[in-house]
Amino acid sequence: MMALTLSGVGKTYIIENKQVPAVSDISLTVETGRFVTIVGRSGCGKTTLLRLIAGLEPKSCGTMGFNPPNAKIGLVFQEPRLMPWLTVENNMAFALLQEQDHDQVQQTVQHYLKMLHLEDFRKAYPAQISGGMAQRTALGRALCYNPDIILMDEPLGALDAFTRASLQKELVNIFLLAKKTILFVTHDVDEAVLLGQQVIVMEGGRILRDFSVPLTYPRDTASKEFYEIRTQVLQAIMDR
Ligand SMILES: Nc1ncnc2c1ncn2[C@@H]1O[C@H](COP(=O)(O)OP(=O)(O)OP(=O)(O)O)[C@@H](O)[C@H]1O
Repeated sequence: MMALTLSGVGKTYIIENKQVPAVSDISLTVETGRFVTIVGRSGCGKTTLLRLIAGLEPKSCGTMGFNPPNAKIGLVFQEPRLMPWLTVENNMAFALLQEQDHDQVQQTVQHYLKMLHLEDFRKAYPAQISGGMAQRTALGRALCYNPDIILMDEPLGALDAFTRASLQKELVNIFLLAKKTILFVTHDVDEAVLLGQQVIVMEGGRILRDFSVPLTYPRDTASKEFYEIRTQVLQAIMDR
């Protein structure tokens, strides 16, 4: 089953009366429950593509279909964007504030606090936790919303190398447990191949290559198979 189908999608900005194409002719299908990574040089259109899918920007052309048609979309950005006046657990519950069933909300938050190893920090405020914990809270907030698709824009980009490596592992575990469709933008080729079952390489606003990564999780970055795919992805980007 397809979660997302894009056909001929493009976005052109008008800057000082000049047309600036940010993404062009994007055709893409994403299967439900798949972890897809989008990788490419800075400025190749990754963020614009995510913003179009999220509905944060109107597309200039093409068609976009979701399954279910009213798919809920969760977003995680490079910065956690937490509410400083809310605790970790209340930040996670943020999208559920309108829900009437408070016991159900508590259960959902508890479930993801546990999955994200944040139980001991549930009462802490964003200023009292590390960058890695803040980003886990942002991920928890997206998961509590129970989205059909999670869009992640360089969510680990601002973290130190150690925190980043441990969150990459955690993200794979969460993906295996939560079984969500994930689109994850990065400009780190290793990260793209470590996480993605499908790696989409973008260049100049277009999809250059679409790699399938037939490796099981957790992946071994030192293995020959990993190295071979990583090299192919890197070459696709560098050969341009
Ligand atoms: N709001 C905007 N107005 C005008 N041009 C824009 C806007 N947003 C993006 N662009 C242009 O569209 C192109 C793609 O930008 P985008 O941010 O999508 O790339 P990216 O691959 O996500 O880059 P990075 O990895 O640096 O975040 C760039 O040339 C950028 O200058």
